[in-house]
Amino acid sequence: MPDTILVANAGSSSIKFQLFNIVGAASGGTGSLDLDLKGQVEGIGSHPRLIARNARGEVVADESFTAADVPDAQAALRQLGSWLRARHGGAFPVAVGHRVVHGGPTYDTHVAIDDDVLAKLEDLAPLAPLHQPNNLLPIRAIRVAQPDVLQVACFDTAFHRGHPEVADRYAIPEALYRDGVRRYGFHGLSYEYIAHTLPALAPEIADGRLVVAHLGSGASMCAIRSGRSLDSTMGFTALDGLPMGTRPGQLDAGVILHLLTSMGMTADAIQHLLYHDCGLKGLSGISNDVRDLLGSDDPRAGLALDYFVYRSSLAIGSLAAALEGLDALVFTAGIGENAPAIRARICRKARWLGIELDEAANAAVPAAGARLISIRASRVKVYVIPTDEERMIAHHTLEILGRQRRR
Ligand SMILES: Nc1ncnc2c1ncn2[C@@H]1O[C@H](COP(=O)(O)OP(=O)(O)O)[C@@H](O)[C@H]1O
Ligand SMILES: CC(=O)OP(=O)(O)O
Ligand SMILES: [Mg+2]
Repeated sequence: MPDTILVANAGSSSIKFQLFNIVGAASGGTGSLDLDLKGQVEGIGSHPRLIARNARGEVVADESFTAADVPDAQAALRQLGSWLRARHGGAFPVAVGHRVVHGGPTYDTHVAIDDDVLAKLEDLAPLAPLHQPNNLLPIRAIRVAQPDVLQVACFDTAFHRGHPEVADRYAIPEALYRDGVRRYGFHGLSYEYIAHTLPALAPEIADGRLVVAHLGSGASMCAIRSGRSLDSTMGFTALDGLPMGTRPGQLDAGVILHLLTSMGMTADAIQHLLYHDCGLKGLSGISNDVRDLLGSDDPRAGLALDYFVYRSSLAIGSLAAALEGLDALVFTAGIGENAPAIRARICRKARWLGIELDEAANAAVPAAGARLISIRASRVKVYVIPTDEERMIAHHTLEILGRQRRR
């Protein structure tokens, strides 16, 4: 049996996982990664469904649950844990890589987890309440069950830590910046994966000025130049920027003061509102899921999608300004990969930047994989590239495992 690496990625509406075989390590090198199993519990809290596929893409699990059975990420992690144990019996991976959303000011690179690291990551939980506790839950459980297994934390924030100072700062006193109040940016593993794949996939844009639109349950955009992040729409927390499934995106700080003082809301109630009841769900009053909104003829669903498209088009303009021009736009994540109607509407509003969508290529039901969806004459190329945060995490985990083994 080959050694394996397990990867866990707890997002705001899903828990994604992948299992990789490490092949070729016997010859003394680090080895390479061979996908064995890939799946997710998606639609947590709305239409929960566990789906998993083997390396050939064949479905090996497909189970739907009621929202009452799997109301939150913790319940989803339990379902997933027992399914994985049943499938793999006693065999345990040699390393587990975890997406950890917030690395704070301390972590600008991915790290092996020990007690000290875990304590620091727990301290950051208030800055990512929708994610960090769910990222740390399996880490703690595995440390109890398998204390000798290498666990690696891979941060959403790491890819953005090289931002120029003007993109890293808020216009607040420096002491607060030194305390860690900065624009961190998130979805870095997704952006890093896209940046890594471009030289082989689309060499003509790999060194250019890119806006990558990671549009999922959490949504952000990133300005990338020559493979490096220059700026992103998210900031200190994953609340800022674009509207999301249940988060508002950009919001005047004065609104929070108003809720606290004039409306008498508690900090806990405001936190709940901002992370659970805003965004598409708050605007529509119907659902946080774009599939539901696209299928509804309720005008509130229409307004929520209009707002999403409008704010997305503003963000492209703003990041193009950061890049001083635009060579390509890349769509990725749940909405970016699967909602051609939303892509088309965003591209139409961004035509002034030189974006000319190929409507037929955009609308074609795709075979999975990356594809160009702009017309040949479009000055700005538009791509859909499926993201793979889990592969990026496995890559970093294998690197750290290799370093430990060489010691
Ligand atoms: N076929 C589809 N059409 C439109 N939207 C979709 C489709 N599939 C998924 N989505 C959207 O993508 C979201 C999930 O995106 P994902 O990137 O997996 O989120 P997360 O990682 O934050 O859980 C869903 O909530 C839904 O809004
Ligand atoms: C940071 C974030 O919003 O992540 P996700 O999109 O996976 O919820
Ligand atoms: Mg995600």
